[in-house]
Amino acid sequence: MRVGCLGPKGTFTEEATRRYFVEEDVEWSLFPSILDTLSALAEKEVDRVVVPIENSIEGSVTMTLDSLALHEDLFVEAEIIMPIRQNLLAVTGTKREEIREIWSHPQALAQCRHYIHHMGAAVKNFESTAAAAAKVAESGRTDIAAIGTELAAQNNGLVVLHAGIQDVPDNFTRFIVVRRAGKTFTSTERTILQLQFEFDQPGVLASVLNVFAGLQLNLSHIQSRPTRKKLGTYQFFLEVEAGWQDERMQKAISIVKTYGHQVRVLGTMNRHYVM
Ligand SMILES: O=C(O)C(=O)C[C@]1(C(=O)O)C=C[C@@H](O)C=C1
Repeated sequence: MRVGCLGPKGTFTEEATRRYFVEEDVEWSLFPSILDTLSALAEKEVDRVVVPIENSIEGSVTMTLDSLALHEDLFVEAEIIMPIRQNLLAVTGTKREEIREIWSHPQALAQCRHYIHHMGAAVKNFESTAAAAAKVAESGRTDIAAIGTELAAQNNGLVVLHAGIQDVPDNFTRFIVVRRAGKTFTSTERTILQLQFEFDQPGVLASVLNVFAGLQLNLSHIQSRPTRKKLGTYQFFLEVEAGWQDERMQKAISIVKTYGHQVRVLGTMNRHYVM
């Protein structure tokens, strides 16, 4: 199987992906951004991709939600939860008190926001933590540092100046495994839905949420995102604790559709913990 994820070597996503796909016959591809990763799947360059969707400190990875919504041909088939330990990485000889700028992926920077604030350092965004680590190594500078994995330090000849720098010790990221749509799906634990309202009136969101509540369907996540069509208009991403084939889920979807709203099933997934 051809599996793709965010690169270069040493990203958190790569760690999660390698711990999940343990079969011997995997052909790996690393892509420079989350958008490139999902596009490569849509273009049939790979058969599965893994992308981050939510972090326990910083919340939703909105880039993933927005691009899933745009790719109508993709389907989520599993989720992976992995603990995230952020590390301060630098060129040998760097002193912490001399660091003026920290480079990393925006999610990683946000997970260490207070730590960075205390250091009084500026930040610079990169497409991945590993890309930032590679750039710090390439620069040879001792007034900058990257935030990323221990593996990225090893791969780039950097040292770990400080380990476990995330603002909350228990830090987890949820990743999703995505494939192209059109096969049979057997996951039974939860379903991810995209919901768009066709009209705006008081209580419209409450009426939809009541459908799930009435059928004893628990929601584990809800996220609003702009429709991108008009300021102040939103679509919703819902995660519901039942598989797509569950009778209650089928019923909920059809009731919401009869209300006149658009519901798209983005995937149905079981949860896997990798440590
Ligand atoms: O940049 C990386 O190393 C990634 O794998 C991306 C990412 C993310 O976007 O959430 C993955 C896990 C961590 O939460 C930090 C960054």
